Amino acid sequence: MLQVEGLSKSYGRGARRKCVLDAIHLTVNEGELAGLVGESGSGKSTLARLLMRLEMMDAGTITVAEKGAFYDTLQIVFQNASAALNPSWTVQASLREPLRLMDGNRDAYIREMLGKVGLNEKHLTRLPSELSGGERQRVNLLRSLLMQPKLLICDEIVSSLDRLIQKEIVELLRKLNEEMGMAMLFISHDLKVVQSLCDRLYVMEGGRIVEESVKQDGVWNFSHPYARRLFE
Ligand SMILES: Nc1ncnc2c1ncn2[C@@H]1O[C@H](COP(=O)(O)OP(=O)(O)OP(=O)(O)O)[C@@H](O)[C@H]1O
Repeated sequence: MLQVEGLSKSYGRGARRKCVLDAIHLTVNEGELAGLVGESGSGKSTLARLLMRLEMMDAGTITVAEKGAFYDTLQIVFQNASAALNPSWTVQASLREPLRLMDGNRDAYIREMLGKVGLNEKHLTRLPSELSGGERQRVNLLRSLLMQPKLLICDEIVSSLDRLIQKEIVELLRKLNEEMGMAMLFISHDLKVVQSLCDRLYVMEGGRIVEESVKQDGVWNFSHPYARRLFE
């Protein structure tokens, strides 16, 4: 589904040049729940931005197996749902916007999809300020789901939510993965969440992937000392 090879990125010039991503290799298979963990500053969000073509890479290749329009295949959800939603638009307006090129009845499709993220029609007329943090993140998530992507990149999407709401959103992602067969790259510094949700896990340290592990019979095995320390 997604194959990343030798991806590198630096910022700055001359003596101020800083390598943020160093020869990243990463695969997400069709329908797979893959996780990417690493401490703050390790390069996770930069990688997400490069995957979404929001920035240019210096070297490497990103291959998306699916044919068709790029942004129909890949979608991203960012952590800050409040910033992602226009504060003066109702939920309905925010949800209509990504569908502006869609033929057919957009509102009927929106109503049909609302239930998938645990929202209902009464949310449609509200402004973002009239929603809870969890509801805002559900709207944000639904905006990306409307395109029915094959791969959803989730960048720290539960980090600012309290534990209970986090759990609800993670369960929702699991359900969406089962129902829609959508693969995910779930980026987080929350090791517990990633370990419980994902089947494949990448660990980043200082711009490099230092560990790749696949859950076997519910158990993770880590060989790199940094990954072992993280998951101890
Ligand atoms: N546009 C930029 N210009 C210069 N440096 C940048 C830029 N964007 C990111 N960086 C640097 O790249 C490094 C990686 O940042 P990035 O946001 O990708 O890390 P992260 O792992 O997502 O961190 P966090 O978990 O805190 O969001 C950091 O040292 C950051 O300061």
